[in-house]
Amino acid sequence: METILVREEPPIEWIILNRPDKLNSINVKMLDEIGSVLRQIVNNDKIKVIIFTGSGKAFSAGADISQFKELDPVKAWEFATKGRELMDYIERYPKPTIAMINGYALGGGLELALSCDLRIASQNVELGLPEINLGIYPGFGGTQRLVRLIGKGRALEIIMLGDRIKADYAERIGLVNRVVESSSLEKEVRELALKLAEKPQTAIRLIKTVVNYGNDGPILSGLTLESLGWGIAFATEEEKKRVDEFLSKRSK
Ligand SMILES: CCCCC/C=C/C(=O)SCCNC(=O)CCNC(=O)[C@H](O)C(C)(C)COP(=O)(O)OP(=O)(O)OC[C@H]1O[C@@H](n2cnc3c(N)ncnc32)[C@H](O)[C@@H]1OP(=O)(O)O
Repeated sequence: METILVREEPPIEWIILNRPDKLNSINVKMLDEIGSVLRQIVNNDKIKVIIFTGSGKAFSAGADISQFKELDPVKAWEFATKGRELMDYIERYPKPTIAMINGYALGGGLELALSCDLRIASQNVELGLPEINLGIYPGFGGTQRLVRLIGKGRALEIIMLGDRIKADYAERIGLVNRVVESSSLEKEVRELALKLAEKPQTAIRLIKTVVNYGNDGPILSGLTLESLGWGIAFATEEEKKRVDEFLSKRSK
């Protein structure tokens, strides 16, 4: 791999964006390499949680602006689509994903974090969607995911002004799940990942499916999907085992 480091530490797979001299800006090669690793491990039952982070002082400063000069409108559309489709894949990935935000998460870098299930940031980070300052706007799904995550008013403020925001404000508006001290970021994220890895994996997968596919249409469709998934959970050994354990403790 040229642009990422992969650390297999079952049940965790670390995907580390690794262009630190360019603040881990995202080029086509990086999109390909991330997609390829995710496809390789999708059926590996030993890997239960994916953590994305960055080398050096950034999570990622966004799409690689140096590639923009080569883009005509069709190529720009293709680049945006390629990135956006990877983010869609990450959002719907059957294993839980965490963005461990260790520094700047800007533009396409923040959009990668938005496609993850959980975002944990260190105190010193700055987040934002500064594309407006280049005369463009987020193209890896940010216009849609940010609105759904924090609401239209705050999302429009972030997208239209392009300002960088600090970790405490990001936590207050729900853009990140939690802010932790920089020195304990990795430890806390690892603990969170291990906790997720101990949960029944089919139920986790059902939750992701119901939440991701159920929230974009009419509420009755989402509710129906919830009921269907709820039924499927009863086909799993984990459900039987955990319910039996609970009931046998109570009956003693
Ligand atoms: C085509 C589909 C696109 C889909 C949608 C996505 C769009 C985007 O993401 S557009 C990019 C949005 N991001 C930005 O506008 C941030 C740009 N970077 C910065 O503003 C600053 O680098 C900084 C505030 C994040 C950090 O400043 P500083 O600490 O002063 O570090 P440097 O500016 O010196 O950066 C070090 C090194 O990294 C290169 N670099 C930084 N960001 C990018 C980037 N997004 N693309 C390419 N290269 C980047 C920077 O040029 C420096 O490299 P050298 O000049 O070779 O030292």
